[in-house]
Amino acid sequence: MSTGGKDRLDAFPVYCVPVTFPCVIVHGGAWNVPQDRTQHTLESVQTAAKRALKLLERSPNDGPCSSLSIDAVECAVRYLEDDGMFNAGYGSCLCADGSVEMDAFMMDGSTLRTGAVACVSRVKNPVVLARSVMEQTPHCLVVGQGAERLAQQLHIPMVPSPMEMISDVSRKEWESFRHNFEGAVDTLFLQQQAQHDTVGAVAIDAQGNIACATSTGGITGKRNGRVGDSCLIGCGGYSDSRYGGVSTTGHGESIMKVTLARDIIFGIQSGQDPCTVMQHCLQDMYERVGGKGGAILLSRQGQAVVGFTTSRMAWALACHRHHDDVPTTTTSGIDATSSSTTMGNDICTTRRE
Ligand SMILES: NC(=O)C[C@H](N)C(=O)O
Repeated sequence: MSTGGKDRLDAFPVYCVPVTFPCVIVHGGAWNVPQDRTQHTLESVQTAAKRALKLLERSPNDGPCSSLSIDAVECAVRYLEDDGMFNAGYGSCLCADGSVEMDAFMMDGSTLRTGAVACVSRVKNPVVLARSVMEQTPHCLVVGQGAERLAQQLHIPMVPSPMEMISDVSRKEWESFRHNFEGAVDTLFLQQQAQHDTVGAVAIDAQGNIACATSTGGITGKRNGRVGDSCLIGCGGYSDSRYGGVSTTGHGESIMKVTLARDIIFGIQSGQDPCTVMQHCLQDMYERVGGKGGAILLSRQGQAVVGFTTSRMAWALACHRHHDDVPTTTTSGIDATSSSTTMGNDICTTRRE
């Protein structure tokens, strides 16, 4: 993949869906999902979104947490980390030497508290540790051995050996790309071969608190110690309850260069239409630095937006509708043509002319 800018990006999908709160949106990574993986990928993000919505529907007094949206994004991401078919938690991509190094991020948009971890190998659910960094330390990002020591101190579940986080799928990908990080990037984002991808979620509770979370194993063949965008504030995610929340996925080095998540929230903050913001930010990342990827956004104004410049990105949205007989609606999709909705004609697909 070129690290320089590209002149032109072909048409790409941006979905905009009006939402009511509480509401949660989940993604399973922007990449070229092969046909035989689409169903599983889609079903898993749908289940993650529905489970997370259940938490959002609790009364705020049911738990010790000030924001149900934090519980919801943790629930969705943890579910996908355990799935094994995503590049997060169990089944994460492998580094050049065949080891696992996972990154995760969480942000509470009402307080701007942030927690993140990078290069952890034995933490069963990195997103749980990211939340603990946010809630139980004065820090924003803790990495490597220090992060694993923190997990031990806080009794966060860890596996006895990093080998237990490695799936057959990730091992196969490593065999193809262990000496070829650039090849892995091209294959993941441009061509269609069996790989798997990053996960993320954004939630708004009934009070308007917005949280986001992202988790990844990075990209196969990465150098040991390489930290991607997913755990970096403003890159892999950003939440500000006044404007919205974002989780991103794609070529990490490109996302970092344009601080994609913050760029999207900044567009909303400047009063631009969320759909247009998504389109411009993804387009800009490609034209400036040649990076492909995708993002999910929930805006405080009540819009869910999904955009991706890869051929596919699985996403699912679950909302509580107070005012009709059916309390929960879900909307989901995986490519430019297929999307299902129970919300009527409220999906629009916009494309670059
Ligand atoms: N596929 C991904 O989203 C990978 C992740 N953004 C990284 O570069 O670490």
